[in-house]
Amino acid sequence: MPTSYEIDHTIAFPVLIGDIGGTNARFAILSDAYAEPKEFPILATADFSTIDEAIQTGVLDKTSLQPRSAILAVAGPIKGDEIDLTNCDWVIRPKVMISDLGFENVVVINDFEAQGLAAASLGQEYLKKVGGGEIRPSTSRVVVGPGTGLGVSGLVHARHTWFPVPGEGGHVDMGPRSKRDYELFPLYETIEGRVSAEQLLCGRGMMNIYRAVCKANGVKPAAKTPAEVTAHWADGSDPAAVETIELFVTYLGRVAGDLALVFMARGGVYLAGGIVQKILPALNQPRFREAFEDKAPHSQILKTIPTFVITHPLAALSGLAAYARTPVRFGVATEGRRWKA
Ligand SMILES: Nc1ncnc2c1ncn2[C@@H]1O[C@H](COP(=O)(O)OP(=O)(O)OP(=O)(O)O)[C@@H](O)[C@H]1O
Repeated sequence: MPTSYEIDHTIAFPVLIGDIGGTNARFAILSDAYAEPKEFPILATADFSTIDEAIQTGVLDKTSLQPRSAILAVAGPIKGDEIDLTNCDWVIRPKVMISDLGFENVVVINDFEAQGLAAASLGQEYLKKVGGGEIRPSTSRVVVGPGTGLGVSGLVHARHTWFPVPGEGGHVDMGPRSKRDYELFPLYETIEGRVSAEQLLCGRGMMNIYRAVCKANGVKPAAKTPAEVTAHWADGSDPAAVETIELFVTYLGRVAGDLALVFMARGGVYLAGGIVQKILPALNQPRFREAFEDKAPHSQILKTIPTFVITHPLAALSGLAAYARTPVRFGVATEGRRWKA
């Protein structure tokens, strides 16, 4: 049957899997379909001028295993033979990796697709449930991850297969809802006049909220970084930081609820990335679920949809490992994203 959507069911072992973020690159090798991934120390992308050098020094020089395949998840659009990363200087050149590093196959997918693969395959021990609702098996799921930016992907189940649906859902519009929002929204920094979700829901967005709260309260901002905001929220020392995190989880609930409606994600909404793990107690306050369920006329549906924080420290790698082991379970389109020797 002719198809424009190539799905690959053969990945030769050993497989190098890699999650290439703006700041960190995480690698592991799967020697075969049954082995646990052999993880390597996390590398700072700034420490290596190229990804090839990072793989050679940080992985290949440290093992006798010679990977035949590489599956990499990257933050950025995958087009052509030179893939630029959004938040770092590395350029991925799969053809060069094949000739210089000895791979037979290189597959490059989107980082939130990898988070989607994780949401389809992680065990309950890596999922912390927030609020009510139950997973309805074999129905759509959504992953939302505030990090350096706001990543989103859907996960559709059809024909006994999980299809990750990468997109740019982090850039949807946000609007005011509460009286306080109407005070704060004019103070939020915009992108070309727009308060997109990513303007508020990422590390930079947390600072945007914090500065607006301080301005509205007429106080000088004390915290300089998202880590300081969460630290001052945790010890209760700065009321503006406390309100910032309350607003952050409220906005996250709103966006997560909207995305659940878009995908009718009865399989759950999965919160990914480092920030949500740092603010778990705030997510467990009623605010997050209240905002998530506040979706008239469909609040009753939202109440039945569970939300989870992904607690696996290397979730994207875990998703890539699940895909490498049993590609047939996942409808990862490889057309234009797979290079062969
Ligand atoms: N303790 C903290 N509390 C809140 N935000 C934090 C904290 N530490 C770091 N951040 C923010 O988290 C964001 C990075 O998120 P995350 O750790 O999920 O990385 P990422 O977006 O996956 O990027 P990469 O994969 O490049 O490391 C940055 O904006 C950073 O300022």
